[in-house]
Amino acid sequence: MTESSTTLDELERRAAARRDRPAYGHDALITCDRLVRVFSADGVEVQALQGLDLLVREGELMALVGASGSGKSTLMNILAGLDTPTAGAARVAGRDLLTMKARERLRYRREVVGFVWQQTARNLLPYLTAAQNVALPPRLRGRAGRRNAGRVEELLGVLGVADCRDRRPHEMSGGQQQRVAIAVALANRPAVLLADEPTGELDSRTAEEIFAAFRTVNEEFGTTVVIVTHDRAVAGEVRRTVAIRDGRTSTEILRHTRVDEATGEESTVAREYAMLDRAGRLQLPADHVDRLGMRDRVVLRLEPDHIGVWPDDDPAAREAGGPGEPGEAGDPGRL
Ligand SMILES: Nc1ncnc2c1ncn2[C@@H]1O[C@H](COP(=O)(O)OP(=O)(O)OP(=O)(O)O)[C@@H](O)[C@H]1O
Repeated sequence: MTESSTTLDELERRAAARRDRPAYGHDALITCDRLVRVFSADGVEVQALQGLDLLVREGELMALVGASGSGKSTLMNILAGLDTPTAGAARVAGRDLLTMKARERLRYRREVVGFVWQQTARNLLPYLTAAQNVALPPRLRGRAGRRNAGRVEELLGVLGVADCRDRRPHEMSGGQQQRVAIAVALANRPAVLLADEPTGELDSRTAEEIFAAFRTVNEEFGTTVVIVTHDRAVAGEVRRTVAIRDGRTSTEILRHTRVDEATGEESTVAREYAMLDRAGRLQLPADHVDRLGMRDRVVLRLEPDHIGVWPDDDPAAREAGGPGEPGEAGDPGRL
């Protein structure tokens, strides 16, 4: 009797603690929770996103990387409000991307997010000048006038393309076009700026300049910036790089600046993390798995401050004080 009531009390306490815990991503600007996108083409189903989790906080400048076909563009199209997920949850600046109606979706695309695409030609209207391109989004929103004109000049100035104000896209270089495209994307003061391979058509020096422009925008206006890139140099410049693999976030690299106390010299320190989803699933980096020849199943052992992972039946690991007997600390149910 006493034992069962204790158990009930304990269960009630745990349930209450779970209820009081803040919801996943409650303080994030972008929350993707087990996001799924399935495409059907010619009777074949492609799972482009397979339960992707991602949190982005306000004011971040971060990069998304991943092999071709890993799902980066699918994710960006969803965040841009151009596509809807099949399942899961996605919220940006308080908007629910699954339940938005057509009219809300249009407002979302005009006011909450700005985007810059890889193809320079897709970002700008060819028959308008740079200034007219930047002035267009506020006009479509019903905001014209002197304040708007001031914003156009400010944006072109901050992005270093004030001298292009009266030129049409074909009269500008690829780098200038992308900088004007960033100005267009920011014209309505969006909370989030999304860029899908924005430096893909540019040489590496120009790519660096474009990346510097994103950094300026992030610092000057506090805009949250998410950049999909293949460019290692760009990915190495941001504090946070999230890798997508097979439609899920797999690893994350965080960088911080360390100052040497003796010399005062600054250096960047990078640390790689694997993502642990809310069900406790962990995706091991492919190169780690390959190097140790791991497949099908692995042996786990819980230590006071870490969890050891060994290839199945690795005798060397056992000799070195590796995994214990199944059901001991190696029981996954206890992890
Ligand atoms: N409209 C679509 N219809 C059918 N399949 C699609 C569609 N869009 C994407 N896919 C498939 O979904 C998967 C993810 O594609 P996605 O374009 O998101 O990858 P990616 O990481 O952006 O690749 P890349 O770096 O080459 O642009 C791929 O297998 C792709 O073929």
